[in-house]
Amino acid sequence: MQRPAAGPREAGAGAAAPVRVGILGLGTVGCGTVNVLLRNAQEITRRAGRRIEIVQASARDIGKKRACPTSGIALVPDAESVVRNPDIDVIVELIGGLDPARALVLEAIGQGKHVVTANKALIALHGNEIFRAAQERGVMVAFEAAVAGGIPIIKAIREGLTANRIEWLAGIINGTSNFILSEMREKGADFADVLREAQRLGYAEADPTFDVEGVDAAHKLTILAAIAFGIPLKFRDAYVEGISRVTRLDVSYAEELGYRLKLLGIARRTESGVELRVHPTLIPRRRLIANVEGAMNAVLVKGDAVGPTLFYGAGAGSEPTASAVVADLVDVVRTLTTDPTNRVPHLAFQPDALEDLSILAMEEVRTSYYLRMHAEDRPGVLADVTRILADLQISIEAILQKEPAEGESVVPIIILTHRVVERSMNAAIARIESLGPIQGRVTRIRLEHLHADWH
Ligand SMILES: NC(=O)c1ccc[n+]([C@@H]2O[C@H](COP(=O)([O-])OP(=O)(O)OC[C@H]3O[C@@H](n4cnc5c(N)ncnc54)[C@H](O)[C@@H]3O)[C@@H](O)[C@H]2O)c1
Ligand SMILES: N[C@@H](CCO)C(=O)O
Ligand code: NA
Repeated sequence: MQRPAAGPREAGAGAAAPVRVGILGLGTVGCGTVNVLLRNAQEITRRAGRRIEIVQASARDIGKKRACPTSGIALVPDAESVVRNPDIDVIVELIGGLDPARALVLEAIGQGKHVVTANKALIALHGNEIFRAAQERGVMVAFEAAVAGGIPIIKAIREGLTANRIEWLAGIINGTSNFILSEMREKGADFADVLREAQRLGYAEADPTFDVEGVDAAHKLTILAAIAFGIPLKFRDAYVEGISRVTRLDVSYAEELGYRLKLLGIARRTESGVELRVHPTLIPRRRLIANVEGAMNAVLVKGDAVGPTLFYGAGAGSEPTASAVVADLVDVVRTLTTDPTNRVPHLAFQPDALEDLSILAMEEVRTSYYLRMHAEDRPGVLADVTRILADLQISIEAILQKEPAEGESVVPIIILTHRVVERSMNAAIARIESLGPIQGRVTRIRLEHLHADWH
């Protein structure tokens, strides 16, 4: 293992010498970081033991009006020169996306600089490579801001829960989707309008399809599963389904039945493999996590010793995310002179102790279901549907038959089922859809009770 070129240099520079930081990208999170570091400079220095000074930042448009002061920060147009600046000890990557972020982070590591990033896409897709490079170079790559913004969930799982065998976790980890679902339910708002508002508030990704199609949540879930179970990052094996097809009708039927619709990321160990799945999920309304609204995030983590724990807070936005970036900076500063082998491992488990557990295909996952179908109002239809379910060993928890809408002859039928493997449910849905009196497609929403003893 090589020693970092820049890291330990400050050990000889005296305890009071500031740690010099370069920021790549001065957008929502970049400016939040500048603002928090400036406002709380004294307290942060008292905690870190060293002053943290942003000396340089890359910004594509230097003359642009920004949401933070930049006097005292040398602004340069190209990120590469910040990464190569020999006077900089730590690089904070807040550009987002894979390209050029991946190359810049690897270059920073190669230069012996520590890295702090909020980039979940980068960690989920290239984290295995990045952590390997960082380990070889003896530098840290910190990524608290990448998951659930300001909630210190990485720290909690990686350090606070380190005694536990973590059995499962389930989280609302995309603020934009949760904001959209909340506004649709509470105000009957339109999907597109709420998405625009989330973009205006700085919650959404540069490409908001990442938010609404579940990709951003899957990036974060991939990271959480890795640090919870000690497995490599396996984003490509995750099941990903977003909220873009959710209708207000299902949101309100589910409410009538005592359930709330959330976009959940679920990671769970089972005997046959690890579940890694993001999809709209109905959960009992009485659960604390069901009442997390707006851009707030929450992550339920079940450890065998501690039991269920719930972490709640702002998952997106300028200063909440900056809170995590600055916390990482302080962590980096505090351990600059620590022998790299004594630092907390990037993925919580020692790199040579990661287990390559397989991820279950969605067809193999067992869950409960909400089904909504529309049937012609004639005798025997419900009996045909329930017979199909019974033939496939799917037991029913509840059935709700609604009145046909004014002037219509089709009746909406809602069925809640007990747990069954998804393959059987796929077969049942195909058979139900082929029944003559069933109109159109069957809507399926997965349902989880999130019991503490979920094994
Ligand atoms: N906004 C949030 O609430 C939030 C929360 C958690 C994590 N994140 C993550 O933080 C990162 C930054 O997000 P953001 O919301 O601040 O985005 P943003 O679009 O507001 O800011 C990104 C900035 O990087 C600049 N940039 C782009 N390419 C560049 C390049 N090649 N060189 C230099 N600058 C470049 C852009 O001009 C922009 O100012 C992303 O990885 C995002 O996923 C954001
Ligand atoms: N776009 C993300 C930002 C925080 O990671 C969200 O909405 O949760
Ligand atoms: Na976090």
